[in-house]
Amino acid sequence: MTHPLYDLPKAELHLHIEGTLEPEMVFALAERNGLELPYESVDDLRSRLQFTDLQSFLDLYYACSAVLREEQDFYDLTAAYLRKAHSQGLRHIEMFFDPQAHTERGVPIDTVIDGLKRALDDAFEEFGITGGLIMCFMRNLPVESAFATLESVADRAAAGDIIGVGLDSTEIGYPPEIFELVYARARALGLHCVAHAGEEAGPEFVEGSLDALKCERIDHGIRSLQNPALVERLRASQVPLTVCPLSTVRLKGVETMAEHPLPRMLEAGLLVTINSDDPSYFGGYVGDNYITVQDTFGFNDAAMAALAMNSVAASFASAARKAELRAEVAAWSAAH
Ligand code: HPA
Ligand SMILES: [Zn+2]
Repeated sequence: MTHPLYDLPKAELHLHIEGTLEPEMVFALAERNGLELPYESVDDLRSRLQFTDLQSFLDLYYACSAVLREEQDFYDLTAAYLRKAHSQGLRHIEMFFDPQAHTERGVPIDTVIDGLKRALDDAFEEFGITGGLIMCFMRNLPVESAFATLESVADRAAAGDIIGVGLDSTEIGYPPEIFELVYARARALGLHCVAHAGEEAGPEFVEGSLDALKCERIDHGIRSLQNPALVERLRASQVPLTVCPLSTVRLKGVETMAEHPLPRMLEAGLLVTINSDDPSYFGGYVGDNYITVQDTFGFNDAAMAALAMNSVAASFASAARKAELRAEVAAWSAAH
């Protein structure tokens, strides 16, 4: 029998598709593309999934992402994730991708987007999963590269193939204000704006993402708690925070799950959602994150359903789709 929380209908709003690359697929795609890997075996690669901080993870994440070359590679990666997502109750997914990690290696951006989009379209047909793509800028690359990347997808933004922009990679040393004009242009293109902030750096990165980047949602944001005025601002505005519990433990943001600030964030009245970030690296997909949270903090099923409701409220789905999803969560609640 599967865990009831795998059946809880939910949305995932913080998921890097490159972070769903399982070691087996790294090897399969390397072979298909005739690439040498610096790892002896799948087990050898798996044994390296231990991190001391964000950067130690990013080094392996970008190295493994280099096996993605062809449109079919991006399709296969995304289709495998969406099958898994379906089995863990996901009904709506807003998916990050890192175009610069691929274009820097000579992969055309349309190859990336075509593969991801085709898999999302198929998942809509097969599973009824809705969602969209959020293109992340790597904050440690020059702002000119972010601008050029954005301009290169202007037609796809207009076509609805991309629904938003985000900001990820190395946080410390790269404050949000650097990207103010890039985000202004993204807004002019009709794109939603989110950013990673307050994962490793402090609450001032969250404030900068709200003020300079006009973000509608903050990714991680756990260090907001260090600033009571910011907590009050987030509570009053209900700007959502996409929290990733297993990720934060694996990247040593906290020592143990019991020390994770999630309960304090909820007590403060913040609009918090649960997400997986990079599930193949951090030991669990979104349903596994829900289960860990319930087991660690003793939340009852009603509290878990409230977190799923938060994920619907925090999404960029249409009002009609949100109403459908809320009804699905309510039906699960009534049965549990
Ligand atoms: O959690 C993350 N933080 C920053 N950059 C990332 N790129 C993939 N995952 C992450
Ligand atoms: Zn992330």
